[in-house]
Parts: sequence; structure tokens; C-alpha cells
Amino acid sequence: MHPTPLLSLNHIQLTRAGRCLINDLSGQLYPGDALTLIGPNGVGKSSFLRLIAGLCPPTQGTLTRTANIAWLGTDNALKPTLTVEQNLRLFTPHPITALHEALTHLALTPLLNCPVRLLSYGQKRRVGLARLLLTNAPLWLLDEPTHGLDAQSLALFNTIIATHRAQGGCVMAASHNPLLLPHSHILTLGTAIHNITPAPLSSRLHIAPLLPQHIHEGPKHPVHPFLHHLRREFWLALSHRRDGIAGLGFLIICCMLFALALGPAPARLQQVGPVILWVCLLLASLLPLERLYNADAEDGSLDLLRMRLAPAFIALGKIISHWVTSSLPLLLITPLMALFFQLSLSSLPRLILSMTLGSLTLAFLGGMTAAITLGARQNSLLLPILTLPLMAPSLIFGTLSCTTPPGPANHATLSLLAAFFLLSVPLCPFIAGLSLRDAQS
Ligand SMILES: Nc1ncnc2c1ncn2[C@@H]1O[C@H](COP(=O)(O)OP(=O)(O)OP(=O)(O)O)[C@@H](O)[C@H]1O
Repeated sequence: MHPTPLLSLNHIQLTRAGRCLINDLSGQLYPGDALTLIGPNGVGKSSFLRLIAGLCPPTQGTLTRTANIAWLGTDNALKPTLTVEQNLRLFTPHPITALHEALTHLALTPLLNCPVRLLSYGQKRRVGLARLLLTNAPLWLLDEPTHGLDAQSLALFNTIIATHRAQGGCVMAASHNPLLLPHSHILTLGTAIHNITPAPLSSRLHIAPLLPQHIHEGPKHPVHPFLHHLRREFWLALSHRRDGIAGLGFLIICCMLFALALGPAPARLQQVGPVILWVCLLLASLLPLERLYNADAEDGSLDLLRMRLAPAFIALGKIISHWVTSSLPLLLITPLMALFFQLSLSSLPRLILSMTLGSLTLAFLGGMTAAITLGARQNSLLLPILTLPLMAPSLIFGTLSCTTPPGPANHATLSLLAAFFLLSVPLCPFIAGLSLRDAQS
């Protein structure tokens, strides 16, 4: 029986920025195969890999993958403040034995507890390669995988590639070195006709034609990828506690300054207090939004997330974790802040309910605008300019709900506030997802 191809390309065309990079490319890759993409700078090697990874759609043609993919881009998708072990556990929790095995294969065991910011370029690349071993995905897509590696690391790289192929895996790599992967098909980009040059027959004979059931897929993850994503986001937010502390500091100082400026006039303080609290919460919650997608986009993690989850779910996970780690602590200290404005105890439940609804709406709107402005220069300016006007209706009804006496009018303002929130729940992650997809492709 003939093995099933892991990847089939059928008359693929790829155009970027109006330039045709690939035209009418067809071919298949089977278990054990390797393909090296070569060609001068800017010819489309990375773009082609992104196309195979599903990060960039073909202009024409169809692509069929029968195997999961593992991705190593030009960035290693590593968080500088986390250790090697924490970075490797960030995307998927692996059994400790698998992790140690991967680290041993890449001679990284002594660096297990070292923060990634202290590693050299080549050591970071080796951590990126270790992540490949942990994915258990049969199809590896590698962009300049050996960049920065010394002779010893190159030998380790060759060993893991050979082992992966012998186990029925398949490797596709962009490189300026056509000899990077031994016995590899070669695809030279930048020529008028793109053909995959087959590897020499003799070199392919020693690769056993493994059947798909022989592909090493490893254990399936027990928890849904969205829960992994949420877990990762909470973990990262906790490791960036400074952002949360900055928001708390901002809220406390602003409320204190307003209370001092207004002076000891209880009636005035009670009248404007809820409005000031509302505005301060809004501004404090905006502070960490700029980093929501930027950090992951810059280090290549967003590409890895895209391969596991639909973009709308990436946005949803980030919005939830942003609200829990940034806005919830602000809400929890609201009763204390209310003391500055001498607000009565009886007014607190309404104030907290309206601020909760408002901060949730802001998290969803901010999650959407942060995705829309991703990649834009000056996005730290654009973000509040886009978000704050969208928040205006919630701000108006939120502050009204705190200042109107209990009754039908008050219920109406709270209901409208809740309606804005409910509207933002499906709409904002959806729009954010579209923006993330566009920003990456
Ligand atoms: N997001 C994008 N939007 C539009 N055009 C892009 C985008 N990314 C890359 N390009 C263009 O696509 C072309 C191919 O780029 P790509 O990065 O795929 O080349 P490459 O062969 O990998 O280059 P290198 O060897 O320098 O890494 C270039 O002309 C580049 O300007």
C-alpha cells in the first residue's frame, strides 16, 4: 500500500503585496521526506512556510495536510523573563520526562533554570528546537533553523532531524544552504517555474515507506487548547505583576489627588466621587492593553497560538485574562477608594455592579481595538484614541446608574450597561480575530 502524503500541494499560487511569489506549484511530501526551500532574500521562502502553516492563505490552489504541524519561525517565541523550563511548558504542559529528554537532545539540561534573557542567540535557537521535539507533530516547518548554531549544535540538529524523519516525520526548511537537510527535495524559489526537485533515488531508498499509522503523534492533550491558552495567559500575566501593580498605583494616586483637590466638602465629594472612580478605573484598565498582543507578535508566539486556536478564541482568552488580572484587582479596591469620597455603604453595591459591567465592556472593546491597531506604528496613541470614544455610552450610563436614586430609571441605566456588555461579548472577539488574522497574513 502506498503511504498517504502528509502534505499535498495542488496548483498553489501565492501573491504578496501584489507580487507573485509562487506560481502553479504542485507536489506531495510523504513520511520521511524533507524539502529545502532555497532562493535569494525576499524571494518568498518564509511566506511559503507561512502558507503551509496556514498563517497566510494561497491566492489560488489547494493545500491538504494530513498531519499536525510544528513551527519554528525566525523568532523563537520565547519570553525573556521566564526560564528555559517555564518557556517550554508555556504552550503545553509536558510530562517532566519528555521535557528532560528534549533538553538532553539539545544539550540544554544545565540551562534548565536559566532565564531566557541571559541565553546567547544560539542557545535560544536550541530552546526553540527543543520545543519542536515536544510538539509530537509529524510535519516540521523550520525557517532558517540553524541560524546562529555552532558546529556542535549543528550536529545535534542533524541528529534530531534524522531521528524525526526515521520515525515517519517530515521536515520542510527555508535556508540559504541547499545542503542543510541531507537527502532532501529542493525547491528553488525565484525562478519562473517552481518544481520540487526530487531527492536522489538512492538517498530515498533507506527511508522506510512508513504508513500513516506509524506516524508518531504522541499523547493527545487532555484539555481543550482554549483552556491551555487561558492557563498560559494567566501565567504570563502573573509573571508580569508589575503591570497590575502600576494600574493599582494609578487608581489610588488619581483618587487621592482628586479627593485632595476637591477638599473636605462631603456633598460635593459624594456627587462627583462615582464619576471620578469610573474614569480612573477606565484609564487604569487601559494601561496594560497595549501589551495584549504586541509582546506575542514581536517574539513569534502569536504564530504558535494561531496554529492551535482560531484567532477569535486567542482574543477571547486574552480579554478574559486581562480582565481578571488587571481590572478585577481594581474593582476589589473600589470600596477602599470610595472612602476618599465619603460614599455611603448603601451606594456601594450599585457602584460596584456598574463598574464591573463597565470594566468588562472595556476589556472586550480594548481587546478588539488592541487587535485592530496591532502592527500600527504609534499604536500606544491609537489605542486610547479608538477605545475611549467607544466606551463613551458605557461611561455615560455607568455614571448615571451611580448618581440616579434607586428606582426604574436606575434599573434602566444598569440594563443598558448590561446590554452594551452582552453585545461586546460575541462582537469584539470576532472582530479582533479578523484583525489578528489580517495582521499576521
Ligand atoms: N506581511 C507582508 N505583507 C506584504 N508583503 C510581505 C509581507 N511579508 C513579506 N512580504 C513580502 O514578501 C516577499 C517575500 O518575503 P519573505 O520574507 O517570504 O522572503 P524570504 O525569501 O524568506 O527572504 P529572506 O531570505 O530574506 O528571509 C518580500 O518581497 C516581502 O517584502
